[in-house]
Amino acid sequence: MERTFLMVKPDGVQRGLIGEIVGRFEKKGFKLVAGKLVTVSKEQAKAHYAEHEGKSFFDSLITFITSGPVFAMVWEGDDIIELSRMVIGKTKVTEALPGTIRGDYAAHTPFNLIHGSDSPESAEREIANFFDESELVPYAKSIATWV
Ligand SMILES: Nc1ncnc2c1ncn2[C@@H]1O[C@H](COP(=O)(O)OP(=O)(O)OP(=O)(O)O)[C@@H](O)[C@H]1O
Repeated sequence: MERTFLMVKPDGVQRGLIGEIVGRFEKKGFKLVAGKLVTVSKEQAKAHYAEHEGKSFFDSLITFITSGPVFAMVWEGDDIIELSRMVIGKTKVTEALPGTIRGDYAAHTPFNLIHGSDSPESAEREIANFFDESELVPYAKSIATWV
C-alpha cells in the first residue's frame, strides 16, 4: 500500500472541478485519507516546488499556487503514485491525452489543475508540508468488506 499527495490547484478550485477530480480517484478505487481546502503560504509553496527554484517559470508558479485556495489531499492505494499520474496526464497540455484530467480539462500548461507526487520520497515530503500525521484518517475496514 502506497500513499500520495494530490492537490487540486487554484484553477481547479475556481472552475468548480474538485468533485470531478476527486471522483476520478474514488472511481479508480483509491482511498481518500485526508483532504482540506487551504491557501498555500509563500514558504509552503517554495518548499513544495523547491526542485524548480531558479527556473524561468518559478516565480509565476509560486504566484499561481498561492493565488487562491487549493484542495490538498492524501490518498492511499497500491501503486498509487504511478497510477495517479496516469489519471492526471502529462504536464504539458499539448501532450496530455483525452481521458486524463489534464487532457480533458486543461488548456494552458501552467494552469494544469492538479498536482500529484512523482516518487515515494516526494510524497512523504509533500504530505508533511501540508498535513500532520494526526490528520490522516485510518480506515477501520476496507469498503469492500461492507458491500
Ligand atoms: N515550461 C513550463 N512553463 C510554465 N510552467 C511550467 C513549465 N514546466 C512546468 N511548469 C509548471 O510547474 C509545475 C511543476 O512542474 P513539474 O515538471 O513538476 O510537472 P508535474 O509533476 O506534472 O506537475 P506538478 O508538480 O504540478 O504535479 C507544472 O505542473 C506546471 O504548472
